[in-house]
Amino acid sequence: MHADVFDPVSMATVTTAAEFARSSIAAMTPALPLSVQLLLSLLLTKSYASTLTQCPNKPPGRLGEDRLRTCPLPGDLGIIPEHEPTAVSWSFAPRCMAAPAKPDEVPRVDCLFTAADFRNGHGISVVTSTTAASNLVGLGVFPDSPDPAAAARRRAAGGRAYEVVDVPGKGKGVVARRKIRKDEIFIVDYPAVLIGIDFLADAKPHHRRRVIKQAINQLPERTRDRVYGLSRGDGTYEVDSILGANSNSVTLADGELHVGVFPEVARINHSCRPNAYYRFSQRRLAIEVVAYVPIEAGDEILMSYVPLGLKHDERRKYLRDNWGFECRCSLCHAPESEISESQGRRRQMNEMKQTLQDARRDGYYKEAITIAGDLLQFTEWEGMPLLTPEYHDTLADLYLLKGDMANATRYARMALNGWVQFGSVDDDQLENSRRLLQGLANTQS
Ligand SMILES: C[S@@+](CC[C@H](N)C(=O)[O-])C[C@H]1O[C@@H](n2cnc3c(N)ncnc32)[C@H](O)[C@@H]1O
Repeated sequence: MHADVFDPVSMATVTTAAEFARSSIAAMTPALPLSVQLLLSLLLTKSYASTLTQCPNKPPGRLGEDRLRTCPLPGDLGIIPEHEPTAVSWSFAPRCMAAPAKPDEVPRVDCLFTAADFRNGHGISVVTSTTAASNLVGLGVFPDSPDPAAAARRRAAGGRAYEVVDVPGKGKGVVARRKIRKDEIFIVDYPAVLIGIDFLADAKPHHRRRVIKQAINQLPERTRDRVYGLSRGDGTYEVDSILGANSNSVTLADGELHVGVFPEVARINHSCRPNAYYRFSQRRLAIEVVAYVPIEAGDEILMSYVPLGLKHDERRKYLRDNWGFECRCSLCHAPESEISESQGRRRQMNEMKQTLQDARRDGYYKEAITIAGDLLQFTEWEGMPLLTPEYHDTLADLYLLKGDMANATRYARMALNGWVQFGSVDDDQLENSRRLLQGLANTQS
């Protein structure tokens, strides 16, 4: 379902998974299934062995683009010794296959890894390249690192915040059991399956389905049942219809796009006027759902599956085309006058964005600043706080061009705070804001 798209943040990501399910079905190229024995014999060849040192245990943080396409199997079949704190013991022998490669390239090798004890028995199956798996192991995402304060925080907040219930016209949904404070993180969920986009794009459909089914079947019983119990989207094939309706795409620390099924988050329905958003922690491999308005007991928790800023008709078409459902959210069913008011505002926003770009290009910075300020106001009216860091960035850029360093710094700082709040800690916007602030500090020192 969702993707960490959200431009940088998260909601637009919502889209990719449904799209991926469709596009991956259409765009599969032949995969070369490979037995573990054959894979291991490949790994032991001299030319491959010479690359070993560059693969696993990447340092924390952003990983370079220069990484190799293949790595030895991480974990107990690989080179990470058992005593390493990051070591992981897979519950089943990894099932591996090589993707098609150009003649002079080492093929990427994708494997299915299952760790049944992940997060205190939640379990996880990952289908990804040995490189990505090695990075995950190296980052230490598998061992449990329970947050000792979490239970106390939950108790102080009034106990479990939500429950899954039947929602008329939408199947199941998530409803608040108590008041949830603005900015409260009230759901933390982990992927049951996590699948590399490259595997989805390269594997033959029947092979892809078989591997994903095995990935689900290897999960601990409770998690497996929850995955099979999720709602189904279009599609003849069970795993396609589960993934198509319930996955979030997330970018791992090495920049690789993956699709994950987070069984709890997958129960959250869409609204064009959401009251919650999510962010993905690459280090903890967790989705955190955050309230961005106060939510009352009994309110449904809703996130947006569509890219932000689309107009009424576009949103409905988007959900129909990519998700296969007619949206029943409050904004889509609001009185005609409210819809056209909102539509008018969004149309005006698009026109203002164009005018802003033109003004910036032609050097009318003062005018561009006024328009960016108005756009900020619109994001508030339309309940789209996720867009605010973007306009803070724009304002920082415009003030910089105008030579007003104090205001440039002020807005760059606000943008950075926004990216930290709404985005995942490693996304590009965050880095850009950080660099801009650093650059501004350097010019002023
Ligand atoms: C990720 S699931 C959400 C949970 C789902 N309702 C369930 O029963 O598990 C996505 C599916 O929920 C339904 N859904 C979500 N938001 C909706 C909305 N605004 N209007 C109608 N159906 C919606 C659609 O069937 C969609 O394919």
